[in-house]
Order: sequence, then structure tokens, then C-alpha cells
Amino acid sequence: MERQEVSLKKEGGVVLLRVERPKRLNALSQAVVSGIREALDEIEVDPEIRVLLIHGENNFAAGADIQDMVKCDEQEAEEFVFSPVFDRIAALPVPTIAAIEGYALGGGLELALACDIRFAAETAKMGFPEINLGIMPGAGGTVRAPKLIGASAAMELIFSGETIGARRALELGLINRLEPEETLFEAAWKFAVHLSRKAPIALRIAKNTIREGIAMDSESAAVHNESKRWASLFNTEDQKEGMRAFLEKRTPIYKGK
Ligand SMILES: C/C=C/C(=O)SCCNC(=O)CCNC(=O)[C@H](O)C(C)(C)COP(=O)(O)OP(=O)(O)OC[C@H]1O[C@@H](n2cnc3c(N)ncnc32)[C@H](O)[C@@H]1OP(=O)(O)O
Repeated sequence: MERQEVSLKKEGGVVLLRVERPKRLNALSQAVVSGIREALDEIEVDPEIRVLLIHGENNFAAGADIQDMVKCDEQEAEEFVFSPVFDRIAALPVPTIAAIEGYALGGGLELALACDIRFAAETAKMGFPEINLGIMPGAGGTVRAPKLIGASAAMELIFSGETIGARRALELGLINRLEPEETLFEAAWKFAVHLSRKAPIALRIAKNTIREGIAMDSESAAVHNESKRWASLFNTEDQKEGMRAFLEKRTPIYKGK
């Protein structure tokens, strides 16, 4: 299926989704986001996929496409597809990783925040410049950023519209790992492959349990929920294989059963 400026490449259990619109610094037009949506249609039904890695060559994404937005009214803005697509990424049962180089601004940063884990090049720059355009983040940024870095730090970024460097982003907790620019993609790819070799059911249950726990008001309910999810993994062949492999001093081979 020919997608708009979005490529999808599967290698083993890792699927790489790449935005390819270099002339516009990978700005996310509605056509590009629709291309991401079509890619998700494939990813969501592929049982072999264990990890999703999202990348943009030279730039992750310099935000939503301003050309698309400049003439929009409220109704048209409400029909933008960013949030429904980014929410689907956040809801994927497999781990998702963003490999950030260059700019991750506005909707570009929101795309990275819809992922579970963020790698960034030391030279990467990110922020929420929407306020400089007379708007505010509108694809999950006012929800996911406060959860990740705290309300005050999120307000600092969203109110100021400032672009910060990767080191500051790491200090804030906006990214997980900082890598030299020349090895950023390789490091993120290797990490994705590393995760793809873990027991897939345990990975999915762990991601799901973390998300369920965050949504629960009471800690004891969350811990109780975790105990039930933890015990359920003892019904899997992978749990037997993982523990037998340790005792037999060999590498486990997980089958996702
Ligand atoms: C729900 C989500 C909402 C949002 O995301 S709102 C949008 C948020 N994003 C932004 O506000 C960033 C806008 N872009 C910039 O500020 C600058 O770019 C940069 C700082 C990222 C880079 O500046 P420099 O290195 O000088 O490059 P350049 O000449 O500005 O950009 C190269 C070409 O890329 C186009 N472009 C860059 N960002 C966007 C964008 N977000 N929407 C549409 N086009 C964009 C430019 O216009 C230009 O194109 P041409 O060469 O034809 O002049």
C-alpha cells in the first residue's frame, strides 16, 4: 500500500515506522498522519510484531504542518487526525520507542510522547512552540507531558514555547536516553531488538499493568491488580522456559505462548 511519506519496515519482531518528508523537516501534514494511521492498521493486526520504533531521518518531526492549519476554523481543527492516531500508538500492546534526532516540536514531540520510551541525539531539539503560533498543543501534549515531567515543567515548556536541548530534556525526564547523534538510530534500534527478544506476553502484561496501575486511584488496588497479572504469567510456557533456561544456564527462546 503506497503511504504518504511514511515507510514501514519489519525486521524480526521489530517494525520501524519512518516519516520521510525531509524538505519540510518531517512536518506532520494530515496526509502524513493518515499514512501513520494506515501503518497502524497493519501493525495492530500483525502477531509477529513485538516492538514499534518510530524515527525521522535528520529530524523526528518539526510539528504539525502549518500550511495545513493556517486557514482552518474550529470545526476543521476538531477534525484533525493527530489525536486519534497518536492515541492508537499509545494504546498499542507492544513497547513503542521514539528515536529523536534534529527537531521534535509541537505535534512532533507529541508523537514521541505517545511512545513509551524516547531516545534522543545529544544535538536534538524539542519543545512546544504552538503558543508562538497563537495556539497550544492539541495532540496529547497537555495531557502526556504533565504526566511525564510534572505540571510545572510542562507549563514552563508550553507557556514559553521555548526549544530545549536534549540534555535539558533528559534532566526533565522528557527522554529516557541520550546518544551521540551519529549512533542515535543504531542505539535505539539495538534497544528495540533487545526488547523484541523478551517474552512477548510478559512484555504486554507488564505494559498493560503499568497503564492500569497509573489509572487507579488506590495504590492497594493497583498492587492487587499487579499480583493477579503477575500470577497469570505462570500459565505461560514462556515462564517455564525462562526459569528453566536460567537453571540450565542457557539463553531462553520465547515463543509467545
Ligand atoms: C497539534 C500539533 C500542533 C503543532 O505541532 S503546531 C506547529 C509546531 N511546529 C513549529 O512551530 C515549528 C515550525 N518550524 C520552525 O520553527 C523551523 O522550521 C525550525 C526551527 C524547525 C527549523 O528552522 P530552519 O532550520 O530555519 O528551517 P526552515 O527554513 O524554517 O524550515 C525548512 C522548511 O521546512 C518548512 N517547515 C518547517 N517546519 C514546518 C511546519 N511545522 N509546518 C510546515 N512547514 C514547516 C519551512 O517552512 C521551510 O520550508 P521552505 O523551505 O519551503 O520555506
